[in-house]
Amino acid sequence: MVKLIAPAKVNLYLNIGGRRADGYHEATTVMHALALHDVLHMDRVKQDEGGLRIEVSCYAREGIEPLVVASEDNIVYKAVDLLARKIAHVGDELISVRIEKHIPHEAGLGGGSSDAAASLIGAAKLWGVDPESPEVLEAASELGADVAFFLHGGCTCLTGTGEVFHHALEPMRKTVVLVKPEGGVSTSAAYAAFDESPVTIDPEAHVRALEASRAEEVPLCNNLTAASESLMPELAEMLGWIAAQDGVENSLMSGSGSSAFAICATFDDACRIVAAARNRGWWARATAFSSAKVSAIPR
Ligand SMILES: C[C@](O)(CO)[C@H](O)COP(=O)(O)OP(=O)(O)OC[C@H]1O[C@@H](n2ccc(N)nc2=O)[C@H](O)[C@@H]1O
Ligand SMILES: Nc1ncnc2c1ncn2[C@@H]1O[C@H](COP(=O)(O)OP(=O)(O)OP(=O)(O)O)[C@@H](O)[C@H]1O
Repeated sequence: MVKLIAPAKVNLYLNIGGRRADGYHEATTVMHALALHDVLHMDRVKQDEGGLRIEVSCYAREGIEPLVVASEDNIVYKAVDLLARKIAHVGDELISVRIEKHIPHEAGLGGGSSDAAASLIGAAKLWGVDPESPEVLEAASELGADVAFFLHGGCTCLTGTGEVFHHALEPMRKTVVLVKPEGGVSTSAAYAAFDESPVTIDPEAHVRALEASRAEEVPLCNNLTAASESLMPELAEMLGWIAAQDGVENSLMSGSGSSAFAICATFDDACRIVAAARNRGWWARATAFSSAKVSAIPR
């Protein structure tokens, strides 16, 4: 049995560029891990026959919307299956994964991507594979643009489509409030809306983001914001509201939304803002930036 933590992320900086021939977009991003995480329990049970079987179950915790997705459609199923094929793993066995979700989905917080990265580390451990082997890194990149970040964690700048490690930054020690309206934004729909009306980021801010060595130095920018707002008008209202709260030093939409994060002066400010956001019917919680990455919890 392996137990793992799968942290959430926010994008401090997200600069989407042109659309490539494969449909993906060039992206430069600085992601920061949070002290909010899903928990995965992975078990390996020997069977008499049938080859490799994978079963994934998901349980919503702390009042987040339940994730309704069949076992084989869960990105964790795809991750374990992909790694097995890459390392040519054979054997009659059941890999069962129980995910306790604390990270809301379609929130731009990378919950599914982090679960996928954690399950790669968990499966590698169960099968005696080096978690830093090329097969694990390749599988992460193939599963989705955000998955590779969670193998690095902390605060990391990435390029390519958002999966190529550029450099690590010194993490921030700050309190963060997350706010999310009911409902999410589909990442692919946000990118499609972006193509209809692309937005560019000031080149001077781009240089500052690429050269930053500490998370605090990164300019908060996200050029997917207008695209996501066009899909969910309530987002614009929520982003305006959070920016205007006393004690908020800076705020931004995370990834493709629908959540926003606010960096707060104090934990008291954060708790007051969480209570006010919940009064408006939004999901909200106080957390902190973290230096975590996906990792097994020692037993
Ligand atoms: C918005 C971000 O979360 C910012 O970190 C990421 O760019 C999205 O990462 P992700 O959720 O891991 O996305 P994926 O699962 O790889 O892709 C979902 C869909 O988003 C679009 N997509 C994603 C990443 C990227 N650089 N260009 C894209 O066009 C594609 O339509 C793709 O089919
Ligand atoms: N383990 C999982 N956790 C969350 N979503 C999953 C999972 N497996 C499959 N999915 C599917 O992926 C979709 C988006 O997942 P996720 O929560 O990672 O999106 P996101 O918050 O927009 O993250 P990102 O910032 O990476 O775009 C969900 O709507 C769901 O259908």
